[in-house]
Amino acid sequence: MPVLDQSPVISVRDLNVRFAQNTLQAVSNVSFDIGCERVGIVGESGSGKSTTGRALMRLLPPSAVVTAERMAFGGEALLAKSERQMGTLRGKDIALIMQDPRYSLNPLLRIGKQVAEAASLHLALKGKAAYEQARAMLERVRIDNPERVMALYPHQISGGMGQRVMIAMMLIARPRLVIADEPTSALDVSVRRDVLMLLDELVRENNSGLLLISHDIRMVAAFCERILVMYAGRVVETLTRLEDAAHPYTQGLIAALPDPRHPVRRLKIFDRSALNAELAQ
Ligand SMILES: Nc1ncnc2c1ncn2[C@@H]1O[C@H](COP(=O)(O)OP(=O)(O)OP(=O)(O)O)[C@@H](O)[C@H]1O
Repeated sequence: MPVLDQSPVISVRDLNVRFAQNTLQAVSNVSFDIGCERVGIVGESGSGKSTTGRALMRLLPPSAVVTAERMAFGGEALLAKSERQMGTLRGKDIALIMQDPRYSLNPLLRIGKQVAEAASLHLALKGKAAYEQARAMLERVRIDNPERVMALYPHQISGGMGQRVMIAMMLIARPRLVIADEPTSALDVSVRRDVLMLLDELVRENNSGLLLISHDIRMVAAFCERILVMYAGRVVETLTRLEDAAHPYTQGLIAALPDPRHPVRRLKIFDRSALNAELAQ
């Protein structure tokens, strides 16, 4: 029987990020491992979710001081890598899908050229082979008539299709880790679930790890095996099911989201002073 590789794709211990201009630390002692599984980070705006994701890709501005006892990708220390080495890892081994495809796609290049460029860059394919790989990948993300879409510019396609194109570009090299930072929050509600299901399907097919960053704890719970709940830069709770949420902040996040099954007129506001007092201890 083949021995499955159980080692984590990424292993993080005591990640700390401080921006020089801020008094409060953006990320404090965050630790987690991600294997071939889906892990979510949830929390309110400013809790440190995106900073954590960008720290993994070493994409933070120079004003950010990043330290970690360990931040290893496939066993290799990310903080010890040169910018050139990181440039090779980004896109090929670790992919980042961001919120709005309108800002991630190059407005001046046709869709086909952009996806084919990803194939050339990461798979060393040229000319017709790169174009054919791009066409196949667009078909894989269920874009009808990919040849027609390849001839279009980003402004000529919908947000949902734009995000499918981004997923095609980002997953063409079968990266081992995909970081998706609010990948559907700029999209129409009607297409959000389809886009997430597609991302989930491709990540499983490739045996990649997924770090899904979102403020929507219910959406994350529907797709992820584990959820890290962040508040003020710290992971306050790690969950496998929403039902197990014990921390008042997590319960507040759940209560603060409208639940289509039980519409309520007023959403709860949680007691921030009690939480801050608890964290200060
Ligand atoms: N480039 C930056 N320069 C200075 N401070 C920053 C920078 N990026 C983030 N921060 C600060 O770091 C903290 C965490 O921000 P971060 O963007 O990681 O939160 P978030 O949970 O992803 O929020 P959101 O859901 O709004 O994206 C915040 O206090 C924020 O102001």
